[in-house]
Amino acid sequence: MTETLRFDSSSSELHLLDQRILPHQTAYIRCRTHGEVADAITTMVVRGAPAIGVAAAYGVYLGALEALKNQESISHTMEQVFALLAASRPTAVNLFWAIEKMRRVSERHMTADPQIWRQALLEEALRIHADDVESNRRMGAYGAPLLPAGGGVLTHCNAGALATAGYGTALGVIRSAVSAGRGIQVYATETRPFLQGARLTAFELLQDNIPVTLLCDNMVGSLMAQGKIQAVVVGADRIAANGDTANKIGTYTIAIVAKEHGIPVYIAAPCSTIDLQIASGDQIVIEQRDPAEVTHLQGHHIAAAGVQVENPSFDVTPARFISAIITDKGVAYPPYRETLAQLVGSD
Ligand SMILES: CSC[C@H]1O[C@H](OP(=O)(O)O)[C@H](O)[C@@H]1O
Repeated sequence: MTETLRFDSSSSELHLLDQRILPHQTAYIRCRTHGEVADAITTMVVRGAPAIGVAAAYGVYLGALEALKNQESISHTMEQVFALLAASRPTAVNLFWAIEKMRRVSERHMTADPQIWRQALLEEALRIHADDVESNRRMGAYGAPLLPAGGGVLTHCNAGALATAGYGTALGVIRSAVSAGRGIQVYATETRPFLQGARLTAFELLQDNIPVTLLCDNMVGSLMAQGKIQAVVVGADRIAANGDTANKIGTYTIAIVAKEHGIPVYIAAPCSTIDLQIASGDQIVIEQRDPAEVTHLQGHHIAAAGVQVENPSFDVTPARFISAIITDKGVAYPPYRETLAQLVGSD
């Protein structure tokens, strides 16, 4: 699988796979400043909760290099770096989790030699990067047994290697199930308006020789009614303490229809996506994106000129529609308020 991102320590550049032009073009955007990383997150060059977190960690490091060059106080500059990266997208908690981890390292080493401070930040960013891939493999192993052998499994958006530092969350569970010989048939929704499913999930799975069937978002109910889907597994951007989960727009609809058909809905997300600071999903900020994503398709104006547009990028699925939450530390079942806190607090 093509690398989502890579950091060149010699040139101090973050290379981001430009996900806006996949699958027909493969190109990397080079980021040399924290501002360029923030722009790449906002414009979805890099996207997916864990991938955004890893990119932001490197963005903090690039900001530290800028702080060492300019004359202003390092701590003042770093506060601006943290703030700009935190403002890049509001919903995925991994962004804020990664920035906070980098902030703690910065403050712990700020009084040391500036080169020791810089090196500590680089090592933390590299650790966040490496840990994400290991976390996804553990999640895959926990989740694979939940997927129905020989059954149809629906996924929405892209929660794959392209949404993480590698292997994926929901697609990591699917990859592990396929590797375990469970013979699942994958169904992927196209996921309007950014088309993460049609462009990214289909691309990823076909690259791994995993058969996948693409469907329009409005076909989910029909396929469930036909008995083609036996499980749903999706990623997450922020999970509240009670298990309410923010994920790509359309997840809530899928979960309601799945409930109607008695189909289990699984969330696959690392513990870094669980936000115990919020009690329930109604506290999750939902990103509203540019209406042009809805009215245009790859630059072509497809909607009637002047039409009003709603473009929320996420919705919240209440915990009552979620059968289990697969994490890198184990699987949580209801009551989530207790089981999520136990997992997050465990080693
Ligand atoms: C593995 S988290 C992926 C998660 O992020 C996606 O959103 P976006 O493509 O806008 O960053 C989507 O919600 C996925 O489930």
